[in-house]
Amino acid sequence: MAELLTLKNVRMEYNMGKTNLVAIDDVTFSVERDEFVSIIGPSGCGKSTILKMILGLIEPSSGSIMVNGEPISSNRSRLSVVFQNPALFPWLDVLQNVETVIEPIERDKKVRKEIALKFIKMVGIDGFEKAYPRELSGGMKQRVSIARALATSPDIMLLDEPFVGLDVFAAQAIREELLDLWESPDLPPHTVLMVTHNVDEAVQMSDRIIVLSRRPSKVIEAKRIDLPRPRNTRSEEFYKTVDEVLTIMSS
Ligand SMILES: Nc1ncnc2c1ncn2[C@@H]1O[C@H](COP(=O)(O)OP(=O)(O)OP(=O)(O)O)[C@@H](O)[C@H]1O
Repeated sequence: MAELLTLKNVRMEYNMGKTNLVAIDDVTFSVERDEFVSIIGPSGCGKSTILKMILGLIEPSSGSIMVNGEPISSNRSRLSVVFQNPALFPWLDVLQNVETVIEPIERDKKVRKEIALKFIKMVGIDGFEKAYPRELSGGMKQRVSIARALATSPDIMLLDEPFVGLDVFAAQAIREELLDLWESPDLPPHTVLMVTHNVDEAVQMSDRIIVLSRRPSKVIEAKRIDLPRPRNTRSEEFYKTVDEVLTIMSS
């Protein structure tokens, strides 16, 4: 498989006035095309900082971030992101929330609507096109933000703790639906990078898990998860793999 996203010797120091806080010491890893990769590590180790650097919200102090072998600064339009708190426009209904993100890439209004409706259906909220965010449950809002992220057919979908704040049933349902989409060869997302605190979630979803150390963080291990899919989260092998990841995290 070809490397799609590569972080090489990335370091991030936040300027705190007279001192600098080294959030990330030296992080190197890559995500291959069609892979599902998770980043896991203790609170404050710099997981969100890594996503912010990939998104271009902050610049690394040193090191490089490449997409398709080119600096990511020339290539960010092919990324989309789902945050923990669905950042929907409260004054737009569900359909308009999804259409808005397609506007820069599709000029034809009718086609835009078709694409938006397709992804709204795909994430299971058809029938709510005219609803406003305030009329939706937390899980439904997160589905809208996933539809929005998918509608641009990104090369890489970034997920920043997307299931935190949802009840366990909604979280599990959306996890499984997202995995179904990811496993469908003709539909986005094809390549996913997810930040999570949840080891079970990382083992259920990922091809590889990048385990980070405490701040200032380094990669302790990039662990491949070879369990067959769909993964039985109650099997002995699953529990064993979760234990292995926990052991790496505490090393
Ligand atoms: N804008 C900022 N200025 C200064 N320090 C920051 C800034 N953003 C983050 N930090 C610090 O950098 C470190 C890494 O933060 P980050 O949010 O990336 O960690 P995280 O692993 O995502 O944390 P959590 O798991 O708790 O969400 C923390 O010590 C945090 O306080």
